[in-house]
Amino acid sequence: MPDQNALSSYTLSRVIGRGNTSLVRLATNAQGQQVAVKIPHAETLAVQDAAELFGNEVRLTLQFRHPHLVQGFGGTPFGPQAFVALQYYPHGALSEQLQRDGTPLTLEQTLRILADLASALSYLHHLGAVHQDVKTQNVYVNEEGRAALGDLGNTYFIAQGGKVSGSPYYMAPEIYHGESSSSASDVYSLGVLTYELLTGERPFQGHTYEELMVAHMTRFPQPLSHLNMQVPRSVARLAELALAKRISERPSADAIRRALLTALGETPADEIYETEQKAAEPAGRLVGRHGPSARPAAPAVTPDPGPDTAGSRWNPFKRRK
Ligand SMILES: Nc1ncnc2c1ncn2[C@@H]1O[C@H](COP(=O)(O)OP(=O)(O)OP(=O)(O)O)[C@@H](O)[C@H]1O
Repeated sequence: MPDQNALSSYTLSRVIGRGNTSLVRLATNAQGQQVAVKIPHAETLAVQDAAELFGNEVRLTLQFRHPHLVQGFGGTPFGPQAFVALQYYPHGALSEQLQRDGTPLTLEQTLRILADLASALSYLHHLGAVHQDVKTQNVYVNEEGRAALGDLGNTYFIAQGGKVSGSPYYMAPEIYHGESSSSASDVYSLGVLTYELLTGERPFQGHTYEELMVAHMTRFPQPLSHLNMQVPRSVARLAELALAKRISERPSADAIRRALLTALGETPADEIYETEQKAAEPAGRLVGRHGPSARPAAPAVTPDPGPDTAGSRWNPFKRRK
């Protein structure tokens, strides 16, 4: 992994965010552009699994190129100088933006964000990768209202295997069952996010991991179309299917992208994947943290900080407003 853009070539300024694994600072690169520099906490580097997750995030962020994945400009995946320089989003994560701004997004803004995320997932799935952590905390929206999916720490290539993980509010039933994740698990998480953005409520509620597990595995949320009648039928239907308990009933991310673009009055074109993006696939390198396994152990649960917990330790079951 090249690290010509080593940390010393950035001028660091104020702290703009703090997660469980890293501190994020506003910085200026050698060309005078503002970037967000993510630096792992000392505790992250001290724990092998956490350090590997960070290294995975840096490598994949720099390998992938897609307009709706948070772009990486440079970084060092491992060692005491580990960091990644990212596209800077002044509004922070979508979860924080929604919490801060009193005004909800319009239907059109929401459909555009969702179409962008479906496009990013469609790209990852086309490459044989699974994101595993689609949630509002990992979505960034720019001044033009265009969205990008970030945090590729848990992303892995299916052919190479990876550790199954997810965030309890967004995690698909098969993951609660202890099965492998797949593109369909990302689609499920996108379905949760869609429901949340279009209704203001998450489809599955619970105060503990067990309550959420029961909800995801056995409950059926009120149809999205009953809660928000403005949502075009085709979008509501696909969003509901995305939450199907059975993997085989869920649509692809690309079908969701197409429905959203059609609802926005556009004619969805085929996504063009540059051939060089294929080179994003690692050559014989294990991107996930573990080799494939037929039946993975309990999933690693990704912290789900409520926006109001920024800077404090994670409370996974704190109800987000
Ligand atoms: N590219 C960015 N532009 C602007 N702000 C950012 C960017 N990336 C991260 N942030 C801010 O930093 C905060 C922490 O980032 P992030 O959630 O990625 O950290 P993390 O330590 O990897 O998280 P986790 O708790 O999931 O391990 C975000 O909530 C957001 O406020």
